[in-house]
Amino acid sequence: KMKEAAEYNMKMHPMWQGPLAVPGGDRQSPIDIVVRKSVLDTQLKPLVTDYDPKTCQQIWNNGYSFLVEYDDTSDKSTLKGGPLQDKFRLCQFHFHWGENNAWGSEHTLDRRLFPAELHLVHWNSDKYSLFEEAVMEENGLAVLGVFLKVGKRHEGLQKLVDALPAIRHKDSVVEFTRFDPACLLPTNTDDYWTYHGSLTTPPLTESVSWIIMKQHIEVSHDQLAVFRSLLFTSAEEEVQKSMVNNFRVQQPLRGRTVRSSFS
Ligand SMILES: Cc1ccn(O)c(=O)c1
Ligand SMILES: [Zn+2]
Repeated sequence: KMKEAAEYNMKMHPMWQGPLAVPGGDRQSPIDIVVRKSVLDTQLKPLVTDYDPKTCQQIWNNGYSFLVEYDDTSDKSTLKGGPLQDKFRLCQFHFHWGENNAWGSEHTLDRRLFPAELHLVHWNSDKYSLFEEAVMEENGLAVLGVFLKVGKRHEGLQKLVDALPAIRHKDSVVEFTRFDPACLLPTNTDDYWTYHGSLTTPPLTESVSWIIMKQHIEVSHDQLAVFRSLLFTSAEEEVQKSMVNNFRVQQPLRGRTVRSSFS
């Protein structure tokens, strides 16, 4: 079923038809994390997030997911520590999800699928001055990934869920302020896996230090159902398509090592 959904996506949605793998790309994302093959790295530090809710600006439907965008013109919302040598600025977060609760995440743990996955996207502000610049560089981006499971309602997420009906169609945008993305992180952020990979949407550049949390967060069935009420299509198009299964097919590991911060 999930394979059919992914194949249907390839056929129907131009973006997902994007190059399966970047020609010569040997560090593409997402991947399956084989937990017993991950290597403990005792040099890995705890993650340090310092997010200022006042930098939250807007939420918009870009036709692939919905993005909550932050003012990244100064170092107000940052990520450092973990596997990172530099300081990274938060620019946006978004999710990937399925048409049902059986699948939807981009990464998997020993092939285990989650119904959705949160990505908090940061760029290296010690080395670059714009996201657009950093996205082309090997050490340019750091994406924090958090798995979602269906369970109790996530109170912090509700403010975001309530804004979604206003951005149902592709290219719609509404003001969205004073949202602290830290409320979406699991209580334990010390346990994670990390590997070098790529964006999972075009331009698929291999510029990402991925940091995947071991602990998931819980959202309610109804909250996830509102994600699925979004549309890939703009208001003008006659045929409306539900925004679901907006995940990329998994990519070969190509000899990469996934490191863990815990044993
Ligand atoms: C920059 C970027 C774009 C798309 N996705 O899925 C990501 O996770 C990060
Ligand atoms: Zn993503």
